[in-house]
Amino acid sequence: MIAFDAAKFDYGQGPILLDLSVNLEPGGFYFLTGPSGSGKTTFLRLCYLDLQVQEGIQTLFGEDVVGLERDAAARMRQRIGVIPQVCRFLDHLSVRENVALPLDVTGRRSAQRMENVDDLLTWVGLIERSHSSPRELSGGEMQRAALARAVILSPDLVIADEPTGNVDREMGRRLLDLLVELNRMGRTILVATHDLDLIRATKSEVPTRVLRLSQGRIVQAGSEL
Ligand SMILES: Nc1ncnc2c1ncn2[C@@H]1O[C@H](COP(=O)(O)OP(=O)(O)OP(=O)(O)O)[C@@H](O)[C@H]1O
Repeated sequence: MIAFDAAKFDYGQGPILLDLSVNLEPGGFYFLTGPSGSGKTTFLRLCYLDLQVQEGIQTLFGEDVVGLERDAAARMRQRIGVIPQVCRFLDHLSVRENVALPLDVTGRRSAQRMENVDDLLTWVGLIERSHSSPRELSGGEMQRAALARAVILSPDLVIADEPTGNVDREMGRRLLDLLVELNRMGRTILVATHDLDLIRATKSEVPTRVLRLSQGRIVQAGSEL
């Protein structure tokens, strides 16, 4: 699904990821951990082609993505749903319209797909908030709206950056339950988190792998913490 081999990345002020070799299998549920500043967000941005490695090999969905042109990267990104650390919405649009935005951007909006939007809003428990402004949502509700938006194009891969960082434990579990459900439907999931309790709780539901970032490398910790 995603593989790196001896990949390097820096923002121009010294290496952040300096010898990245890891292989994420299709259908897997992966947690990414590591100290603050170890490069978790950077790694995720590489995975969803928001950044590119400067050296080494990266493949995504079996294709070489090093030096990929912007348009080709944008097409590939349609197969990836991203829940960023800070969820941004267009405040002048309703929650429903925000979730539908990827359909508009890719020219796929139709009456039937808008039914999918409503199904997704029901799935994440926000159907009652469909016509609210995103400004009226709580942190946990925003995360769930972001999840609905991330999966509206039926992505093969879902990436979440600290999705439970700003929500209470119960809301964090709820969000993880939704990600577990997606994984059971065959989606590959990659979640960056500091929350070891959350990892333990998820492991009791579904087989997971924990990847630990340390000193610019991924230490593949397998199923152990
Ligand atoms: N856009 C950027 N330009 C320059 N340096 C950056 C940029 N983004 C991140 N960095 C630096 O890269 C390093 C890794 O940052 P990153 O956000 O990937 O770490 P992280 O593990 O996700 O951290 P946290 O757990 O605190 O969110 C840090 O030293 C950070 O200061």
